[in-house]
Amino acid sequence: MPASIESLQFNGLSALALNTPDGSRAIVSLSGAQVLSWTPARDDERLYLSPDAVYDGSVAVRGGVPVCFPQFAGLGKLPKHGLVRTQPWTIAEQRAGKDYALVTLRITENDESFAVWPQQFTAELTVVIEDGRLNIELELENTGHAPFAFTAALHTYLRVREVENARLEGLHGYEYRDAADHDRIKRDSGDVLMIEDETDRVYHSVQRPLLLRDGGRSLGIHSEGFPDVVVWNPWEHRCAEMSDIPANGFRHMLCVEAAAARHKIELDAGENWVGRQSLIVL
Ligand SMILES: O=P(O)(O)OC[C@H]1O[C@H](O)[C@H](O)[C@@H](O)[C@@H]1O
Repeated sequence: MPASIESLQFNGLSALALNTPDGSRAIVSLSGAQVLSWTPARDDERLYLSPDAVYDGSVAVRGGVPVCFPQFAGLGKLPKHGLVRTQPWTIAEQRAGKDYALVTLRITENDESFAVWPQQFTAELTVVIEDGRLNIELELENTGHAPFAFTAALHTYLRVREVENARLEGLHGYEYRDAADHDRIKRDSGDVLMIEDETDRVYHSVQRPLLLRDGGRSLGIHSEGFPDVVVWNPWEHRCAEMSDIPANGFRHMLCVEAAAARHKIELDAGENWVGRQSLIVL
């Protein structure tokens, strides 16, 4: 039996389910091109999706992998995390091979985006599942006649059993901006990153793959094209301020985001850019 792709409704959202013969499965919503679930073969769910997430399009769904473009967080005048995470995307390609399933979703400028950001662009998000691996690729093209600049991220919410027991390896020695401490620039000095309080860091120019240890299981996190890595956990107090996540939700999530946040990426007319994040069961 080859891999397969099926259309379904997920809490009222049009979505695609990707399945491989070995039993891995991912769900990708057409709203925001948001990956909402990834269950590798013989494994548990690896993405966090809040049980209190809102699906009516008024806000982004809390969890999975929201796509932030053309602005990451509050780094500019556009709405937080940009313009595409609650917009409808269309299916550009879907392909089920012997042992992989792939879908590409696409969005271009539209009245809503043009009103606040008068640029012409095509964004494509390609999701592939295969053999213990989830690859997410964001490709952006400037289809207009003038250059533009952007920041972006794949805002991946990883599911962890208990965040205080999780260990993130690979960030040792890197400089980061600590958004939870007045944007101070600091340098990571620990062998592993442990989450014991609100954490909101933009690590600059990360060259290494990362390793997340979560109890007995491990996940490799590798990005290309995206220079930065954002690590976010809202902890108890910030979690209490958000209506779309339970009070203890912060214990079961850790965002490790592939980002272009420190410097804007500039694209000339006709140019394109590609960034990728891969999650690998180890
Ligand atoms: O609540 P949201 O708009 O989805 O943003 C959630 C979080 O995203 C990023 O990780 C930022 O670094 C955080 O500062 C922000 O709070």
